[in-house]
Amino acid sequence: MRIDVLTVLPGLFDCFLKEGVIGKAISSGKVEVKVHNIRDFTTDKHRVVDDVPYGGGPGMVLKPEPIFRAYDELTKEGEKPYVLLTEPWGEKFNQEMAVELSKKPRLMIICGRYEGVDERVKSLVDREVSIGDYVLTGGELPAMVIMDAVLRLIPGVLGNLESLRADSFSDRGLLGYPNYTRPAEFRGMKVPEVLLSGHHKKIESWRKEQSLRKTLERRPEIIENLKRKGLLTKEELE
Ligand SMILES: N#Cc1c(-c2ccc3ccn(Cc4ccc(CN5CCCCC5)cc4)c3c2)n[nH]c1N
Repeated sequence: MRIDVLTVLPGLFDCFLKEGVIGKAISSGKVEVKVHNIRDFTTDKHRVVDDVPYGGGPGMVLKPEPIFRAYDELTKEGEKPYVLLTEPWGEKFNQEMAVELSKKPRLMIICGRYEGVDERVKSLVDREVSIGDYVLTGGELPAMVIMDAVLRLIPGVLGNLESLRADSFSDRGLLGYPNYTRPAEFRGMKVPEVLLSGHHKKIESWRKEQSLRKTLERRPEIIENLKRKGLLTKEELE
């Protein structure tokens, strides 16, 4: 997969693209992520990317020309990207969307800033996406959240963890099971016996039950959604 990111703050992505699982996936060539400074696609001396909103109102708006120039330049060759725009009021990002996006060969993520992008930029966009009902200062952190959730699903990115983690649990959006590591007792708090038993079938069913119970308690709508889609097995429903 290739992802092109358009932003006026490219430096925000430096650590994200160097560290951890994502950093390794990029350095090993499993995925390609290119961050482009929208300012590099301006034509005036002052490299202006924003302007005051028509009709008045607070703040500044990202101009359409530099973004369109970037899009035209970056799509001259190769497959056309599936274009996302991060927006406070976009379609809510979730695991289902992450799975769908992970199957695209090429993505482009346009990161808004200030009061957002000129409305005409949306003629380039396939999906406006929000990562939640809270207001951030720009679209760069949402872009990193989306890339993290999507890239971890690319085969080979999670490495040997993939086979272990490839259960359909987290990819169905179910909440995780409790994790423990040594010591077996810490300040009077003991690790559940089943996890010390070495009985893999029992451990697996305990973990499934814990995950379903936690999801039912905290996010019942996820269970309802999976039931409606027939994505819960008979024993999981019991
Ligand atoms: N994804 C995602 C996001 C974002 C997000 C994404 C992209 C941009 C680009 C700019 N901002 C900042 C901003 C914040 C509020 C408002 C609304 N105005 C406020 C003042 C009165 C008028 C209306 C506009 C612009 C962004 C925020 N926030 N939260 C998410 N889940």
